[in-house]
Amino acid sequence: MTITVATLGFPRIGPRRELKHALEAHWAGKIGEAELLDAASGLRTAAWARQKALGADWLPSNDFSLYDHVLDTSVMLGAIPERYRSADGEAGLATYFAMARGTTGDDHGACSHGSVTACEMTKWFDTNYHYLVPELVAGQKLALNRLKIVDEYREAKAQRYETRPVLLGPVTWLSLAKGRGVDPFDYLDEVLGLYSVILGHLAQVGAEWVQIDEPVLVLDLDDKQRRALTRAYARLSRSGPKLMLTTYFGGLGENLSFAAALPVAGLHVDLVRAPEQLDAVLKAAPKSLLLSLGVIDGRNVWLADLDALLARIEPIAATRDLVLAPSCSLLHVPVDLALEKKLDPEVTQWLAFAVQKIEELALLKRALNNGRGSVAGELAEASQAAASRKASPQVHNPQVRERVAGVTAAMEARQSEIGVRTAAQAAVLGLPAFPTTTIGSFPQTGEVRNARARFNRGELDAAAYEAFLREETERTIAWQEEIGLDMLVHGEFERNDMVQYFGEQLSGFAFTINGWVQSYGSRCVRPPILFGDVSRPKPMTVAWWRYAQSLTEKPVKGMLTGPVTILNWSFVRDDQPRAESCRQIALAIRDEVTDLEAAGCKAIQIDEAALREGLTLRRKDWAGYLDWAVAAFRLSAAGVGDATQIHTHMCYSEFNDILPAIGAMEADVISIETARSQMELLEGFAAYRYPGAIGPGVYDIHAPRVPGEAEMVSLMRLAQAHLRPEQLWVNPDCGLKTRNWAEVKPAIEGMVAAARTLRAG
Ligand SMILES: CN1c2c(nc(N)[nH]c2=O)NC[C@@H]1CNc1ccc(C(=O)N[C@@H](CCC(=O)N[C@@H](CCC(=O)N[C@@H](CCC(=O)O)C(=O)O)C(=O)O)C(=O)O)cc1
Ligand SMILES: N[C@@H](CCS)C(=O)O
Ligand SMILES: [Zn+2]
Repeated sequence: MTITVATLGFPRIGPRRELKHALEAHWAGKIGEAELLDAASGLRTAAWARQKALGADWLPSNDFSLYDHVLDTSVMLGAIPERYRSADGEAGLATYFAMARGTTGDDHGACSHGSVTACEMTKWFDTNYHYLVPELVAGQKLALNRLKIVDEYREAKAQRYETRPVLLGPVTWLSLAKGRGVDPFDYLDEVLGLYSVILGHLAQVGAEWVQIDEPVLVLDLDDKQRRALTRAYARLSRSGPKLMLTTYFGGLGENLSFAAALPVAGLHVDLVRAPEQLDAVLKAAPKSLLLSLGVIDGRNVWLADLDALLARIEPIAATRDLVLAPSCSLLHVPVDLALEKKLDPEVTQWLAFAVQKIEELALLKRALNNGRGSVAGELAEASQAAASRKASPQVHNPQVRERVAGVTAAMEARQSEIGVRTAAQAAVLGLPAFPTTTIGSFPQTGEVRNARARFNRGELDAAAYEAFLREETERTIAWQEEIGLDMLVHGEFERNDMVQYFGEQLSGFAFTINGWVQSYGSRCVRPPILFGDVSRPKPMTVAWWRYAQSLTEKPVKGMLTGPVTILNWSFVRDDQPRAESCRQIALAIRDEVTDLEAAGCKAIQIDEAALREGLTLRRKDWAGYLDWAVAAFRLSAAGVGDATQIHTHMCYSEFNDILPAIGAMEADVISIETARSQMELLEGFAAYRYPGAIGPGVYDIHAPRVPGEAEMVSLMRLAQAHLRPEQLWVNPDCGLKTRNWAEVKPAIEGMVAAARTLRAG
């Protein structure tokens, strides 16, 4: 039987974020289109060469994107909203970036001065990658644009790489689309017509197979989606290349027999998230269907258990051809572990990034084709690494275990109910009606980043770096006081990222130097690696809070990232349940919370930006997740007295489904994203009779646009229609780190003026 190795997609940003640097240079006007496209083409070539050299038989093409693959698909289909049509007269690069970022943005988002807003951006399934939401309006004219997928297939072929182009499936694309006055699925036949043409073109230029991604198949599907899938694949299977129907991020569940019966030539299944589906898949999939087994984790960084995998695959490989692959695209893991020179060698031996994952697949293939004996040395090395991880004292800390075992229900509960707490806090804080605050970060300017980079390179000593950060903090506190904000923040200048900063200070986490993963466009994150039991060796934020508070009489919020968000935005342990890891992090954050309180901090914000996105993809699993996630937040927060005000912040707005869980967090104040949705979200909070205070964001920080005072007043008046005035705070809808001071200053000044107007009645 034939065993082959596939990758479903390789990281696009390059080993050293070459794409980010090229994109940002282009947006800054430092390099032209040609130079940007050259850089992109260099990255593609390097990725093909690398994957081939590592032993991949099926190389992907069109997995590369200058910004986002969902946007690429929208542009390919001509789903370009009218407001972008004039950006370059045709659907070229200027139009593409206008859709991604707005026309004058230095980030993603909308633009001022009569220019266009960017497309909406949201999370790709349960990842920290963001895609641009396709938009469809009534009367939309769809038509094929430049066929990037064909161009990139040919580009590879010209370099003698035979590739399997990656195409986002039509039903997933339509499911992600937002219809304005129209149901996106009304466009199904039109979209299928265009997909048929694309597949025809691919066949013409020689593509034998196409990888067609339909991750919606792992979700709860409705009848419309099922009908659409049936219709789509009946039609597309006649269009030319063989189709590898690719599913990931979960098991097919009740969609399995349906998916296996679609008239496609191959089916890829995720056996990392859903290993239990293998037997059912084998039963459902006729031998004529080429099975692609996603056996190596594309969402995490641990070495695979190769012996166990071989034991599972060997009997199958004796009976049918198989493709071995990562569970999903490698987009979600860093490029190359070999670039990490500063990681603890003990931890390093347990890890695999994209490059190492392809090596693992190649090794599995060799073992299956030539017998385990042919790779005995490598297998022994891998199992030795796994054994070292299991036994390592770095991983297992009995004190942490003991402490977690001792957690009681009382530790997860605030002392008194919200009414009592609110009164106690009012007495201590003495805030006016409609108190104003911000979410935590102020602009991470080039100067701030540069100072940190110089400090990290040893060009700036610790004292000079600290002095620089103190100056930034001092200036920011003085400005906040001057403009009359009521509750101040220190600005988070000392933080590289709201998760990484904590990962770097907690035991049980390792962090990388080059382990970048794309979050959106040119923006990347380095998720910390949670490898062991978590504890907090010493306070992490108290000194910065203390310094900031020493500069002002106004209350300064303590600023922390919550346990669920730290968990969801890290690479986490696969040797214990996520809930267990989360509880350990919660205890570490609880220590920080109580230390802040002991230092005199009267209001502490525990950000849970990722609580909503951490929801499991299937509804049936929501309650289980929310139970432990909310309990972890409560454990982190509830160590304080009634008079200490606990804030939380969530910047993604689809909360209506989970309001009881948000209520159960028992935060005193929650700040949320609402600016773009005209406060609609508050209807849900009102209907649920949310008892705490709410800061509905009045300034959409995702856009460089500066909102006027009147606009913010009218948003707050809309909020007043839903909530009691004494429940309302006035704040932006997220941190200001990606903005610049020229936007932030007038926007926040306007916000303070808006609060004054509201107080005047
Ligand atoms: C709120 N969001 C976050 C998410 N996930 C996180 N982990 N963090 C978040 O804040 N998810 C959802 C949203 C939106 N997502 C993002 C993701 C990323 C950014 C962002 O701004 N990323 C920065 C990198 C941040 C960082 O780690 N900075 C470091 C390193 C800076 C750097 O690149 N230095 C250069 C040298 C610079 C110089 O010499 O001048 C280098 O090392 O080469 C730091 O500040 O120290 C990005 O630029 O991509 C925002 C929202
Ligand atoms: N405190 C963080 C939250 C972002 S979600 C910030 O202000 O950047
Ligand atoms: Zn936020």
